[in-house]
Amino acid sequence: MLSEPGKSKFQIDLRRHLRSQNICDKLVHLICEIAEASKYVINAVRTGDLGVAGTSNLYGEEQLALDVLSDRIMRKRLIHSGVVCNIASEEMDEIYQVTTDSDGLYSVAYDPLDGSSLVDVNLAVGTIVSIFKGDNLLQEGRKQVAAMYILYGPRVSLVYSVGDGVHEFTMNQLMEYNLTRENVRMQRDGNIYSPGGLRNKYNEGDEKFIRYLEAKGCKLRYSGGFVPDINQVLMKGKGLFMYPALNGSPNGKLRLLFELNPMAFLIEHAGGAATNGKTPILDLKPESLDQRAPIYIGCVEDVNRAMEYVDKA
Ligand SMILES: O=P(O)(O)OC[C@H]1O[C@](O)(COP(=O)(O)O)[C@@H](O)[C@@H]1O
Ligand SMILES: [Mg+2]
Ligand SMILES: [Mg+2]
Repeated sequence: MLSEPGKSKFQIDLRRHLRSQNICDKLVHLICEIAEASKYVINAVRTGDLGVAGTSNLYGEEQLALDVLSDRIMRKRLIHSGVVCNIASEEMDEIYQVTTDSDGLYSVAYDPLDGSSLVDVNLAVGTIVSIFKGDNLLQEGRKQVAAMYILYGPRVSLVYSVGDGVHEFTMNQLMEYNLTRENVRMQRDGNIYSPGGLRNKYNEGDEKFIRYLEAKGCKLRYSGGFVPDINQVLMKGKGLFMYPALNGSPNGKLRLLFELNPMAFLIEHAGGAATNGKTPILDLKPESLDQRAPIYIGCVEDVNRAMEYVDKA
């Protein structure tokens, strides 16, 4: 039977869904503005210059023209949103202060184009966003009021949580985001694994953990893009992503503010877990914008098992 027009869940757009979430209008507006910005980012990804920008970011990594352009798209949109006081980005050296009056406003940390080095080989990439109330960006991830990512793959999807479930939207031919999955939930145990970092730089505990996962029959699923790799774990509902401490890189590679906190928020709200091996990612108190941390994120039982192995190392 055909569903009544406007009643089908496939016709629920992002704004309408956000309005049903019992959050303030400014936060609805902010998330919709980020969704708008993503339309320009996907356009840049599809047709933009694939070359280098000739500059480097605060991690000393060479920036691509697409990193710089995506960052500018996001920043401009946030500045003009009227609801943001502070902005931090993986591609900016310091916090951009939009206004000193933070009353009723939000602060946003984002990775404008995660996995940008995969665009030239036409693999999926994404934008990751973390939102706090007020002006403080150096808070525990548990204090985020919202987190989201946009995945630029064969389809464009947007996944968000404001602390009440995790919801997926897919971009249609009119570039509108429509609800495709509501209240995404993860199982307790997984059957895929996504391990980042050079394995010959793994410590003994992580090496043993990988062997445990392989013996358990987990399939390797690693694209090198954090957004598609996490999206697979989340949407299949069964799996684990890890980027551990490496020999010579005790904090791994991924960034707490721009990558780990928002993903940990989403995965926890879908019933999964995320740890650095000892402490839940969302309980880490950031000390600097560029802080990194090892991560094990996904199904609760896999994450708990990782902690047993890592502790033994
Ligand atoms: O190349 P590696 O060491 O596997 O690292 C892959 C990780 O690095 C990243 O590309 C880092 O993100 P950026 O592209 O934003 O620098 C993640 O997307 C991914 O999970
Ligand atoms: Mg990144
Ligand atoms: Mg990036």
